[in-house]
Amino acid sequence: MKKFPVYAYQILGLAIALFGATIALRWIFQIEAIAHLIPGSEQMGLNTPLMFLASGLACVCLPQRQPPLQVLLRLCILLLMVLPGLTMVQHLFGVNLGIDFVRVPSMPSASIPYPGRMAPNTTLGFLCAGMALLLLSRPGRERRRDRLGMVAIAATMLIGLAALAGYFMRLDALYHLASFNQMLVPTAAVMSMLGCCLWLLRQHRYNPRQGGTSAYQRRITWRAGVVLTLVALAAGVAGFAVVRNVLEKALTDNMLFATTTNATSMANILDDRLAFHRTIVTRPIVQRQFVRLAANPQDREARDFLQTAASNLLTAGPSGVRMLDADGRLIAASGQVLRERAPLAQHLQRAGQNAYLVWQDDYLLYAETPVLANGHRVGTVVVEQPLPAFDKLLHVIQTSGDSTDALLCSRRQDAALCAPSRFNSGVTSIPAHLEGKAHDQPIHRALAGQRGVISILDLRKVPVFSAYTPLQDFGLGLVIQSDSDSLYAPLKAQTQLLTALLVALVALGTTTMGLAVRPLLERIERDITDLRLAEEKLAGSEKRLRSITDNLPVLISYIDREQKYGFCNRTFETWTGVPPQQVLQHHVAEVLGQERYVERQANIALALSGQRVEFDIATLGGDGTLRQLHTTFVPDIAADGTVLGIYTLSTDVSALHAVQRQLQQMARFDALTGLPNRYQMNEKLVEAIARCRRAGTPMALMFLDIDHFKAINDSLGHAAGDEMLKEFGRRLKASVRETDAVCRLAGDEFLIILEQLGSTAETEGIARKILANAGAPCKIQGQPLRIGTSIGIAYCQEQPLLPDALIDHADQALYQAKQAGRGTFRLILC
Ligand SMILES: Nc1nc2c(ncn2[C@@H]2O[C@H](COP(=O)(O)OP(=O)(O)OP(=O)(O)O)[C@@H](O)[C@H]2O)c(=O)[nH]1
Repeated sequence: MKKFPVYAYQILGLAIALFGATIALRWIFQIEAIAHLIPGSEQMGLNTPLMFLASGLACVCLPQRQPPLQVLLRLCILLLMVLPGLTMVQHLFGVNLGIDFVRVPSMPSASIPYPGRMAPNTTLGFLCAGMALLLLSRPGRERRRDRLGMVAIAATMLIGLAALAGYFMRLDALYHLASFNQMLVPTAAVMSMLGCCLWLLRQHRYNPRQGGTSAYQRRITWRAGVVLTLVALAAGVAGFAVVRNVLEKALTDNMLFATTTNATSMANILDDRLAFHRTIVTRPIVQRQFVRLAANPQDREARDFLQTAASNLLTAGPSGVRMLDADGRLIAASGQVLRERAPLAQHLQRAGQNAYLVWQDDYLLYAETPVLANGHRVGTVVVEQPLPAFDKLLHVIQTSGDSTDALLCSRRQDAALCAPSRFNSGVTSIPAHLEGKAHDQPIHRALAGQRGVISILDLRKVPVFSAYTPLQDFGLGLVIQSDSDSLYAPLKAQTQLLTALLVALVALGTTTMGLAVRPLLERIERDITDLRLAEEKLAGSEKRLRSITDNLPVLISYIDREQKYGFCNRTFETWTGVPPQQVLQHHVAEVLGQERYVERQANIALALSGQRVEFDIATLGGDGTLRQLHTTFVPDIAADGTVLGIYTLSTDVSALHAVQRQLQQMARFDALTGLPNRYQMNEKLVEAIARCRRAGTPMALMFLDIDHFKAINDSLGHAAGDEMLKEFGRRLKASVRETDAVCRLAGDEFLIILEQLGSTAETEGIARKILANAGAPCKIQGQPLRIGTSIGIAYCQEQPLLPDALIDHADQALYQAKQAGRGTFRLILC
């Protein structure tokens, strides 16, 4: 099976792309579960996850050469350059190009003044990543380009890490200077990962793995260190974000509860004091004095009574009392009434009383309560009294935390008018609209009758949590706020400590691991060296073996259990004409053809059953040569007895067979005349006798001897004798039928086996014909000669004799012919 190596940059790239895709899905389909899974992601727009998806995919695709992946890579790089580029233009020139994909409703907040827009440092990070990818995607390696790429990669990583670290070190406050969106914690973590991924990609692209134990140890330690540090940081940040979310919820709930409770208490105090004012004017004795004065303004007794009552009232709490008749003329006065001179008097909406909450260093309640008699207004009692309980409550609220403040405001025209507070010295007017837009301050919500908690920049431009509520129906709004940072401070301190501890542990762990890994690496290196040496040795012996087998005039191959070739030498190609690539791992039938496979099939099966097999086989080679092969199949038997395959060894024995055939020819034929010799004559005679016995037909054996042959030899030489013998043989063959056998027995003696004969007369006729043909004139070495011969015939009518007896009878007949003067024949009936 083909192996696909997996590299760290691919895993990181995929993780980044997956992160981007997940957040994009959350944004598109509003999946709450994902928002909970990745804290902080709910504030992310669509652009950032898209950029992560593009950069992750680009990292994975970059080293791949397939055209579709290269197109995808170019698209991703283009996206990484264009979208962050346009966002940067928006940041720098304060314009809106319509590329901030905002989900409605998505309100600006302290940390995200521009919903949907990537933070400036996020934008810069993606631009650097895009630049690095563009440089890495160029073919070849150029020094300047590589340096520029390294800077871009380092910048990407640093931007992510700086945002992470800055988050802990309260550097995130810097974002507020120019009202920029903050880089969110998950974005910072994944941006750091992207920097790492690009670094690994560069390593893969330009520095393929090499080096000894130290280099590996360094690489492992570094990688483990970086990965574990990132994990520790991410775990710290994620833990912080989770705890922050929980804490934020508890804090906001608590703040809202406290604000509502305090507002109720304040309203109760005001209600209680206003009721006290009403009890003054409802006393019958007081009412009677006002009626008497209405009837007679000069009624001294009534006037004195009311003056005494006004003076006495000061002992019950009020700081100033005024009593007026129906026309508003002063009847009695005691103490001081400051409303007119106070810096702030907030009107309280309460029926029947014209009341104000007056602020003069402390709070005072001013109320004008009408005195009624029989439904007619006969006068007015003005009472102004300090509100120590109210002041104390506000003081308690404002001192409940290092950064806690309480704003108590009323509406005046298009603004909220607030009494001085802990962080606002003097009376403050907060307009409801600023530069044509709604000024979303919590006090406006409270004055609009709403209740809740928001995270926002306060009037000092400090991020705060603000709880707001109306003060019943008094027309006042109460805002209690605390700085976000001071709320998070204990949590941040704990998390920082924990993260520092984690990083220290990681450093310790990676150092220990590096030391522990070294012996292992050394051992592996030793093993690899041994293995390489063994492999080299094996390769050397294989090479030697191959050159031996390739140069042997023998076909050598190996067939495995599946009858597929596992090895073949060069002779295999020479003899079969099939190149090695079409042999190795191919079935025997496929290589040799079905016909030749069938011829060998049984022997292959035998060999695969564990038997050594030897056989001769004729095979037509690829060069058209017919070869006689002597083949040996040797089974390859494993230690457990199973047959793993077959070693085949085929020798070309064509030449040997030719020699054998030649020897056979020489053994059975007479070398001089080419006629069958005595050895073959014996065979033929036995066969002829058998045939005639079966058929019951007569047969004859002629014994011929050239007359005075010795004289030819002696007079003309041995060569002339040889020539005469050859000519005599030819003449004998020409004198009988094709089926009759003519043999040379020895010297000048010849035998003719005649079958399917008729009577003795027919046989004698043949003998005469032979005598005539042999005796016809001929030229031997230019000498005109005649060949005389004598013939002895053994004739068998029915059952022929045995060969030796037959030859014996023919020899006797020859002897008689010689005795009769030669040049004739004699016949003996057997
Ligand atoms: N040139 C030649 N001579 C041969 C060969 N084999 C035998 N001879 C000679 O043939 C002669 C045979 O002679 P014989 O048959 O005994 O005598 P002949 O002279 O033929 O006398 P008759 O047979 O009685 O007529 C001998 O001299 C042999 O040496 C041979 O292969 N070539």
